[in-house]
Formats: sequence, C-alpha cells, structure tokens
Amino acid sequence: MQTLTVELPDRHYPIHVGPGLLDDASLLTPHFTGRQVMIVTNETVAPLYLERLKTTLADYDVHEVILPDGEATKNLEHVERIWDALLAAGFNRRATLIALGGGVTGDMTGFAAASYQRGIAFIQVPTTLLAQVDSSVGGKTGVNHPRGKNMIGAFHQPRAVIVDTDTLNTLPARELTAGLAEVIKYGLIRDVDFMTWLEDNMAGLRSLEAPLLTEAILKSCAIKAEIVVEDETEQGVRAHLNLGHTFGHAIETAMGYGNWLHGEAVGAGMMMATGLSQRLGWLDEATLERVASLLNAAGLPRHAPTEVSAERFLELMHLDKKVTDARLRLVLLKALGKACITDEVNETTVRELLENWERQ
Ligand SMILES: NC(=O)c1ccc[n+]([C@@H]2O[C@H](COP(=O)([O-])OP(=O)(O)OC[C@H]3O[C@@H](n4cnc5c(N)ncnc54)[C@H](O)[C@@H]3O)[C@@H](O)[C@H]2O)c1
Ligand SMILES: O=C(O)C(=O)C[C@@H](O)[C@H](O)[C@H](O)COP(=O)(O)O
Ligand SMILES: [Zn+2]
Repeated sequence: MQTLTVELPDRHYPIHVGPGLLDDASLLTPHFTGRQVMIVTNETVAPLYLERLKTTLADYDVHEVILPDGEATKNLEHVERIWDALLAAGFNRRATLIALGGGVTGDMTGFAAASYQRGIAFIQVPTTLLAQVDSSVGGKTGVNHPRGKNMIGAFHQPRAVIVDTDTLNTLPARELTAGLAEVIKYGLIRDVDFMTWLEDNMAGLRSLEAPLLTEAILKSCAIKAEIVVEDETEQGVRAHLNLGHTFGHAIETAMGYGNWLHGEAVGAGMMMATGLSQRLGWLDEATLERVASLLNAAGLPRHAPTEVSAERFLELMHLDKKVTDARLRLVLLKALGKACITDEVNETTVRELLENWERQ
C-alpha cells in the first residue's frame, strides 16, 4: 500500500492506494467520529463489495443505503434517500458516511454528509478508475439539476480516501476508458512527462496491468492533491482541473445524463479545448495531433455528438459555474502541460469552432 496526504491549511487526510484495502479496518475506523456508520452504495456495486466491507466493519453499528445506478440518479431525490436512512436509523452528528462506488455515489454521499445536521464526517471508498483518480479527492460534492451538471452542491472534504485497486478488476471496459480521460487531463494541464508515460503505457493500462494502474492513480491523485491544497474552493488555479469540462458538461446535459459518460464527454471536451488553443495560435498542429492520438489510444471520443448544435452548446456553456459577468471563462492550454483560464476568447471564435467541429 502507498499513501499520499492531502495537506490542507487547516486539515489533512490520507489517500491510501493498494490491493485488498477493503479488508483492512485499520484504514477506516480511525476516521470514524462515533460508532454509527452508514455505507452508501448502489445496486451494481453492492453485490460485488458491500458484504466484504460490512465484514471488515463488523464491530460497528453499520447500516446501508443501496441506491439505483446511473448518472440520471445523481439528484436531490436520491440524496433525500440517504438523509431518510440516516434519520430512520436515528443517526446523529457523530455518524460517519462511507461512499462505496463511483463518482456518482461519492458526489451524492459527500453532499448528504455536507448537509445532514449541517455536516457530518464521510470517507470515500472509490471503486471506479474515475473516482480513484479524481472525484474521491478534493471535496467537490453535489448533484445535477435538469438544467445543468453539478449545479447544486458544497465543498466538503472526506476524512480519508481508501483506493482498493482490486476493485478495478470488475469494472466494465467502457468505464475504465472514461476514467482514463481524467488521467490524461492531469498530463495535459500540468505534466508533459506524465503525458509521455501515458502514451507509452496506454495499452497496458487498458489491459488492467496492476502496477501501471497503481502508478497512474498515485500520479493523478498527487497532481490533484497539489492543486486542491493550493486552492480548495476554486478561486483560481483549481479551475485547471476543469479542462474540457465546459464543453463536456454541455454534452452530458444536452444528451441526457448517462447517455454520454462523464469521462467520454470530458474526452471530447478536452479535444475541443485543445482545438481552440490551437486556433488561438498557442499550440501547433503536431501537438493537436498528439492529443488526438492519446485520446484515441484510450478509446475516448474526440468529436462532439451530432445532436448538439453550436447554439445549444453555447447556451449550456453559459450556465458553466466559471462564467462571470456573462462571459465564458475557459480552461485552455498555453502549451502541453500548461493550462490557463481565460475570459478573453472572443465568442465568435468559440462559435466558429463549434460550427466547424466534426460531429459523430
Ligand atoms: N467531485 C469531483 O471532483 C468529481 C470529479 C470527476 C467526476 N465527478 C463526477 O463523477 C461522476 C462519474 O463518476 P464515475 O465515472 O465513477 O461514474 P459512476 O459512479 O456512475 O460509476 C460508473 C459505473 O460503474 C459501476 N461501478 C462502480 N464501481 C464498479 C466496480 N468496481 N465494478 C463494476 N462496476 C462498478 C457503477 O455502478 C456505474 O454503473 C459524474 O457524476 C461526475 O460529474 C466528480
Ligand atoms: O475537482 C475539481 O475541481 C474538478 O473540476 C474535477 C472535475 O473532474 C469534476 O468533474 C468536477 O466535478 C467538475 O466540477 P464543476 O465545478 O465544473 O462541477
Ligand atoms: Zn471531471
């Protein structure tokens, strides 16, 4: 097992990464704030891992909530199911929530923890690659609104992140690929050497070679932790983690939550952000090709869906949380490994990109 620490100014928490960690009570119990524990998971993950985690925690007062699966369930109705279960069990402020599953489970459990009795402790036990490299770290929690992605939420940091890398063995290939989008993101925004490493090792990652996956998870979490420590509530540099997301979230919302996976939409969105950076003269053609090849090698889409017109894109992109004073604020690339946030891109240039971008 290897451990990173997220060293926030006033708190810190561990990210433990390794095989078999679901069986290790000593990684979880020191972070409990009392004996009451509620595991939140979904109907796909529960048959795979819930009993094991409950056995690990047999000495505690452990309850469970099993939610339906899917991005379309990431809403207040299902957070309410968690609140209801906590109240029905008579849980108080000393209760601890555990999110066992992917980013959907983690985001909703985190938000339930942020809001139940004005805030209780929670622990992330991510079981998708995407959740292990991104959503379990950093404390962004929340739900979607029919009008826009992640529109309702709170910053609420977990007490610990426990990444059992064995759980990736049951993950469908499409979900692994979606997680690779966020892994590639870290290379693009901050670390060209990591991007080169990904180019060299993409085939091994996709065939679930454990040492490679562990290295990719550790590197991704290290980059994310570094950025979150610098800017916990996204006043500045944290927005770099949003590369491709202004386009990507528009795709997810326009297509109906769950039809394009988050990672797939971010893959196409990163390609569009890279294309815009090239149009602005910041990147050359060869760099654009290099990004396209890496996304392709990961099995990610590079084109936007035909169903989303330029007009609809722009409408949804204006709902992005980074927008200020009605101006789009986009995360683009000044160079490979060097992200920037800008509100100086002329909307006509964005419209031209959207009108001419190949659709699939
Ligand atoms: N909070 C953040 O910082 C942050 C960062 C990135 C993404 N997100 C959010 O995360 C969500 C996407 O997360 P995701 O990609 O994990 O999706 P997800 O939670 O829907 O999980 C993907 C699928 O894999 C299944 N699954 C989970 N673990 C499994 C396992 N080990 N074996 C087999 N199946 C398994 C799930 O049941 C689901 O069907 C989006 O809502 C996105 O907005 C949040
Ligand atoms: O942690 C962050 O900050 C991120 O932006 C990570 C993203 O991968 C993630 O999808 C996040 O939920 C997007 O945040 P949002 O504020 O645009 O909803
Ligand atoms: Zn994301």
